[in-house]
Amino acid sequence: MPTDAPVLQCGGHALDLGQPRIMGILNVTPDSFSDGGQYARVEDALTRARAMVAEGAEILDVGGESTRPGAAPVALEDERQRVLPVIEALRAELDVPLSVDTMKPEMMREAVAVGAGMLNDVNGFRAEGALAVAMGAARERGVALCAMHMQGDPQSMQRAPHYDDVVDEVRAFLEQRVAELLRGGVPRGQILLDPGFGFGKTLEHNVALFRGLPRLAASGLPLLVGVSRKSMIGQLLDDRPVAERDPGSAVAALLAAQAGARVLRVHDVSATRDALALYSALRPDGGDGQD
Ligand SMILES: Nc1nc2ncc(COP(=O)(O)OP(=O)(O)O)nc2c(=O)[nH]1
Repeated sequence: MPTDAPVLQCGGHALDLGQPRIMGILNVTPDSFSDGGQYARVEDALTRARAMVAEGAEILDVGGESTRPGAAPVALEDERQRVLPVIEALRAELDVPLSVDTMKPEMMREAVAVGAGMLNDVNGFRAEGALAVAMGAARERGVALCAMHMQGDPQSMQRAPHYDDVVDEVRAFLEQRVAELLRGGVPRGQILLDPGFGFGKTLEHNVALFRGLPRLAASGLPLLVGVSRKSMIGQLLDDRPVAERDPGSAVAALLAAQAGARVLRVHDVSATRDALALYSALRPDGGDGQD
């Protein structure tokens, strides 16, 4: 690993970001856009988690509230009941960092208390109290924070997304969140940024943002990219249905890694792992010294 390779501190785990890492998606919701209802029981979630780790997932992202366009908000108690038992069960058995995908400060606090090592907030810690809880968890427990850009909220974000320059505006938002986190005493080695594909973006915005990833990566902070099974993949593949988007998602994950993304948030861990392994073995520069 190059000496200057970034390491992401995720609670008690240190994730070497010298190579792109795979984040396995574990949606414990009834209504996630591609896998809703499949892991509602803790045992099913545990089985899926074991499988993703065996396939190469190096961090798991547990989400109890769908953030697909138009999704209805989930009550705190429902999200608690979906997520906390799963994090406790995973923590007891698997030695990988656990991320919780939530916008609620109460969920952040309680998930960290039962072992989450990363807070993944699609709302960029903008909810009342979220920033304070996240910064406290980062300072006191070494929890990693992923701040994502979303224009609006899941209920409204896809109605009429508009940007003068989507890359500039997303970059400016992420830089502002970083500045806020650093002012709050969060170490740089615990911050991930995410442009938020599909969160208040048209296909044109998503494509421009994807092509702009090198500019976003130039901030020096590690990028997390999540395009797996999303509508942009379907739209670019002749309206491919959700169930048939995993091959395209693996290609997109590889392209994101080549553009500088360091964490790839995916459903199909195995296909993504294969794509990254072949890239590492066959890349034109041979990856000399890249480790
Ligand atoms: N950091 C980050 N978190 C995310 N959480 C959810 C989704 C939406 O995808 P999914 O979880 O598969 O669906 P749903 O929100 O319907 O559960 N996308 C992202 C993303 O792109 N980045």
